[in-house]
Amino acid sequence: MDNEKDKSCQGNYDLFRELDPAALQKKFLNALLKIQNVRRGSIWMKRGRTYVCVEAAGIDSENIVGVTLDAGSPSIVGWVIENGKMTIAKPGSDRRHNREVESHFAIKSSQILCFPLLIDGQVFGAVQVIDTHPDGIYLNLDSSHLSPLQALVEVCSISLWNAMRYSREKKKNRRLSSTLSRIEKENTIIGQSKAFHTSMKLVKSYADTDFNVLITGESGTGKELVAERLHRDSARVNSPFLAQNCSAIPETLLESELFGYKKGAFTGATRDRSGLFEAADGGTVFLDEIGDMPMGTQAALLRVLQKNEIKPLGDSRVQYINVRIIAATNKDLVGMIRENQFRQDLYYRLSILPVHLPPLRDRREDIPLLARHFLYTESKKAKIPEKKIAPETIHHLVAYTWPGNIRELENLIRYLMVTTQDEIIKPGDLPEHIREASPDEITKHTDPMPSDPQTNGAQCLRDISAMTWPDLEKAYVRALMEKFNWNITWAAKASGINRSTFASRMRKLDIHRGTGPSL
Ligand SMILES: Nc1ncnc2c1ncn2[C@@H]1O[C@H](COP(=O)(O)OP(=O)(O)OP(=O)(O)O)[C@@H](O)[C@H]1O
Repeated sequence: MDNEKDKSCQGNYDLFRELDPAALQKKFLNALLKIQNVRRGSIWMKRGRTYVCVEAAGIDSENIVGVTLDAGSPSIVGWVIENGKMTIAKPGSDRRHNREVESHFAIKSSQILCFPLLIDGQVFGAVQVIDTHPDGIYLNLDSSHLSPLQALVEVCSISLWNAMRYSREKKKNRRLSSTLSRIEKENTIIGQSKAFHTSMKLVKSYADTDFNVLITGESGTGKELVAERLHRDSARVNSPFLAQNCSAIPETLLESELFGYKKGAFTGATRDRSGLFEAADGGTVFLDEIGDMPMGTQAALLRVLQKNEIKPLGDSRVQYINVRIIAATNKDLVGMIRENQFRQDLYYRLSILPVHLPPLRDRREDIPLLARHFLYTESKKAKIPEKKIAPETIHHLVAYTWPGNIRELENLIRYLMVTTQDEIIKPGDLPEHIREASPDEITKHTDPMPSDPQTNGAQCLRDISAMTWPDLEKAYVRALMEKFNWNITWAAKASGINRSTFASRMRKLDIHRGTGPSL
């Protein structure tokens, strides 16, 4: 007897451990059928105004899985679901029974025992066990037998509901993880400063067109990243994006890379080879460091732009190609044109849509965002726990001038991830040249106070005799806040009063970011 009990407990543990809803439904139904010594049974779920059979056992079960009953049509499961009560029914005489479904069965049902599936008092389905013996002699409807059965149905209902929820969440989690890794792979572009936003707005509008784009900006400002984004957001997205750096590469080699060559075109050309333009046909060619392109190659590139055709080295025939060109440079092409180092006609064709990416020192608000972004992505790549960055460390990063721009910041984060022992990156972990940068550095490196009287309170300081004391204070506080990118600590430090007094004056003067000067 004890042995029997152990077996039954073990069976129940197996049931409750199951997390796959389909497998759990099957085990649950089989357990009930075994206890009641019958072979036919089914589980139904409520879906809106219908009931769907999700699991069935016994002869004819293949005819019932997937059957959907309308809430308006008669059915025992429907009645149990709507009333939330267990019921016993004799199909022959019970008006609730669905004769249409039964008519497809070779062996008829004689007695049905059906329980609701409940979670927190709400019905989400029903389970029925069915006697097919003509005299209905198998189902044990004795109350001493029914009440433990009822208890089992109740706990199995909870298990089933949890398994369904777990499976839903698991699917959702998988979808989110794949979106996240796609975003990570796509090289997310980070930035919310006004300067960056203005450039990105232009980029977004350029993506819808097919004109050539010229991206200018200092080294490491994200020109290649933006070029990739332009391609990805354009109609050419399903064709290649191929990049060529035009600097520090001999003229013949660059031309053969771009346009390809025929066998025998030069010593070492042992076979035909197609170039970048041909390989990128239908897509986008990104020409980085276009300012370093030799004059001869510039002439060949002009032909591509004028006629949409390329001539591989050593070939007498031309090939028609269809590419969009995005070029980038950190050089002053206009100055180079003046000095006859860059072709003016090429410049005009390349720069139909120009965009300038601001240096990092002109978008200091983005530095904390970028630093945290790189900490996150780099630690994910390296599969190591993500370190945090102390607010004081961020202050030094924001104050530093970043001649190498975002690339320099990215490399610094990699360095800090390796060299910092602690979980939190503190100012002492920074290399000396960055640690030396303090909020005062900003004053040295940022423009003097802007002179537009409509947009900056600093102008008001020029004519202080015409101002009231509160106006003057307001203009002063606003000017400081703008100068220090709305960092209260630094603004307070520069004003020579403590932070909380400064913050309280700001509140009193009703100064907020985004609101215009009140003068
Ligand atoms: N806004 C941004 N958000 C996140 N990462 C960025 C951003 N801008 C640049 N980066 C990262 O900074 C690094 C340098 O960017 P990128 O190579 O695009 O700069 P670049 O201007 O083309 O540099 P160069 O002129 O030296 O070729 C890359 O690793 C890039 O992923």
